[in-house]
Amino acid sequence: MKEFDFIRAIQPANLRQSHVIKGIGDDAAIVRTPYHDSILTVDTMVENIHFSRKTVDPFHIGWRALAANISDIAAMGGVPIAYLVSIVVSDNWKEHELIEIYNGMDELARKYNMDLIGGDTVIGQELSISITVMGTVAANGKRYRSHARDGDVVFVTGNLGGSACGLHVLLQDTGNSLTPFKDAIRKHQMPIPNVEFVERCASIKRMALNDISDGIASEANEIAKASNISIEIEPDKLPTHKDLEHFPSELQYQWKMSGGEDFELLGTVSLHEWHEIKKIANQIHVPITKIGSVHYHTERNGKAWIKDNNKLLRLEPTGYIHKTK
Ligand SMILES: Nc1ncnc2c1ncn2[C@@H]1O[C@H](COP(=O)(O)OP(=O)(O)OP(=O)(O)O)[C@@H](O)[C@H]1O
Ligand SMILES: Cc1ncc(C[n+]2csc(CCOP(=O)(O)O)c2C)c(N)n1
Ligand SMILES: [Mg+2]
Ligand SMILES: [Mg+2]
Ligand SMILES: [Mg+2]
Repeated sequence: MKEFDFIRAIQPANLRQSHVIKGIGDDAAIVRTPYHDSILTVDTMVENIHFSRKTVDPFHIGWRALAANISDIAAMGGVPIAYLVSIVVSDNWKEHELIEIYNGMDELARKYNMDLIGGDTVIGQELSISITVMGTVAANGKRYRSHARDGDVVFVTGNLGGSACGLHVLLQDTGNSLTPFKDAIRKHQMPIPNVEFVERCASIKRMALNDISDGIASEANEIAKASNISIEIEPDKLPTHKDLEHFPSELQYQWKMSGGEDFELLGTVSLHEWHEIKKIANQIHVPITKIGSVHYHTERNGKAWIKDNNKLLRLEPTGYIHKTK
């Protein structure tokens, strides 16, 4: 594979967004977004950390990497417009496999009318794919981690633990049928970010949001810290992915709390607006569950807690943490 032939092979024939003034083919892309604020985010996925040949096909590598970034746009209250892809690839990847990575991205991008507007290609060691997504957000539609307030309902979209369960069965070499876990595997390989839900919530005045990449134990602590409030979670209320029923309850709990990569949204909203967002979620068939509440309590602020009968236990921000030695 030669760099320039590859770029030609992945270059879209036409642009989907009128905002994109200049796409692939010059030193950089140009995007015009009058009237709206832009959102910019980047996340990187690396072979054998975020995916392996055993857990995903090339198509899924592209899908997941773009989904993780679109999920961050949704978690800010925005809609995605365009993306740039920086890829480091070793010379044992075949060109058709690399094209499949781009096909995976394009299939998801098509759902949101997003354009691929540029990137970079380097031949190196392990496959690493870094995607920058640009989106827009309405002035009163921003959903910060710091927007949680005393008395809010804590909610989560969809269900939890599916991605970690899918990853677990894909990594096992038992030779057993994977059919009972096909939904969890799909959740791992092709997560769907919650853009539509966020768009439909445009009329909601205030909402704190965080997307679930590391696991709710981690994301709940991030909201608590940013808003200087206490988040109390009732573990029995956590919505469970159905394929988890095949596993012991301790493992289910661990996957729901700190499995991560479900790319659902964890949020908080006033009780009054909770009734509104429940209606919105129902209209678009997005499951939504109240899992706890927000409190202002000087000793507990900045942290998340587990409500166990009437005791409060610290919910440590467990989850996947990248570390050097
Ligand atoms: N290497 C870096 N340089 C500059 N800013 C960074 C870097 N890494 C993270 N950040 C910033 O830190 C903040 C938190 O990033 P983080 O990656 O934890 O969030 P996230 O993308 O929601 O989570 P995840 O990476 O698990 O999907 C973001 O504002 C991000 O842009
Ligand atoms: C092969 C393989 N092994 C392990 C995992 C699990 N994993 C890797 S990174 C991460 C958290 C999010 O990362 P980040 O914080 O970088 O967004 C998780 C849960 C995987 N997906 N594939
Ligand atoms: Mg990140
Ligand atoms: Mg995030
Ligand atoms: Mg992210």
